[in-house]
Amino acid sequence: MAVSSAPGKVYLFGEHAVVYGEPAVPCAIEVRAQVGVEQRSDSKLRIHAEDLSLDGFTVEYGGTAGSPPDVDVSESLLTAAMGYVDVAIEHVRDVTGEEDVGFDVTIESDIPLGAGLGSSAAVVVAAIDAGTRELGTTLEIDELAERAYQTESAVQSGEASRADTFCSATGGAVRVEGDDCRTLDAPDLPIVVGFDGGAGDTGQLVAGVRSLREEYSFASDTVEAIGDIVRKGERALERGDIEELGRLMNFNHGLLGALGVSSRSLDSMVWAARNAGAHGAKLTGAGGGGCIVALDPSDETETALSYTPGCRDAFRAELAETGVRRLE
Ligand SMILES: Nc1ncnc2c1ncn2[C@@H]1O[C@H](COP(=O)(O)OP(=O)(O)OP(=O)(O)O)[C@@H](O)[C@H]1O
Ligand SMILES: C[C@@](O)(CCO)CC(=O)[O-]
Ligand SMILES: [Mg+2]
Repeated sequence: MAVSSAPGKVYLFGEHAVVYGEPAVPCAIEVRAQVGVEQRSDSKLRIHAEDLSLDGFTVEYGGTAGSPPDVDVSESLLTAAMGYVDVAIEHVRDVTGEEDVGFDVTIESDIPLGAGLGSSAAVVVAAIDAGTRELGTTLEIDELAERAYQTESAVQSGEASRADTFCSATGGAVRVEGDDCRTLDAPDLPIVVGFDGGAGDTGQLVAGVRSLREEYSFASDTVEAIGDIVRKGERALERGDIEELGRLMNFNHGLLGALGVSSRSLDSMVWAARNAGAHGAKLTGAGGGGCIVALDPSDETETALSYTPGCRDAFRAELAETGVRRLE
């Protein structure tokens, strides 16, 4: 069996706009998805996801091959849930040329689903890496990131950027603009995450922004303005200027709100963080529900968030210096 893990991420700047060619700066954090892949003697695929919770219930998908999944959810929901893993395994078969090989796949993840912390990218990166290594091929990080991007893009109907997958594969803070992906030197940032317990549908939220852009020229201008914030943000990151980073994150959150991807609970967590003295706060990822990211070296934001109605969990997140980790 081969086992790999890959980290989730927060966006300092640029989600959504990155889908239209603007730059974005995501930053890998130490919450991980771990995937074990073992070759089978037949060509079946068995997926066991320990902590896959969908809309508030937990499913265990697995059991003996050929038997129905041991869960009480509709097949369409299961197909949607396992879509990323299925395409990732197709890439493993494609890279290795072993079209008929079957696998037992075990996923253990600490990353909440659909909450803006990049659970899909982490699962896909770890699955492709472990699957190819199980068959004796170790991919270069760039190829791993590219295959993981192709997977996200296929599952999200072409509506994906390289940001989440590149960041999860390489770790650290990165800058992604179209197919130009690079790592950045980042200072140790005092990242605090607030989680409302909910989720957003990445595909639907991206489609919503797309139709706003088509309808209103000022929505396109808003996307471009986010690009301007990212370019200023990169320079602030280089200088380690946390106050400026915070101001730009606040601005970025306002523009994401204008694009319709924030929510009442995300906004309350953002305001709780700001009122507690955070340098800045914004939603992270696709939005609609899920997580916010704030910068605060003190404990105030974490404490304030833990008393904020609508916030289920608040925690400090360390920057993940390493992306994919090869464990076995
Ligand atoms: N532990 C897991 N086991 C199996 N599949 C998972 C797991 N975690 C995530 N996934 C897959 O990723 C999907 C969620 O991806 P989605 O892009 O909607 O959200 P996200 O990646 O968590 O957030 P964002 O893209 O906004 O950062 C799930 O529906 C499931 O298909
Ligand atoms: C909303 C989005 O920009 C980030 C989701 O984590 C989509 C993408 O980049 O693929
Ligand atoms: Mg995702």
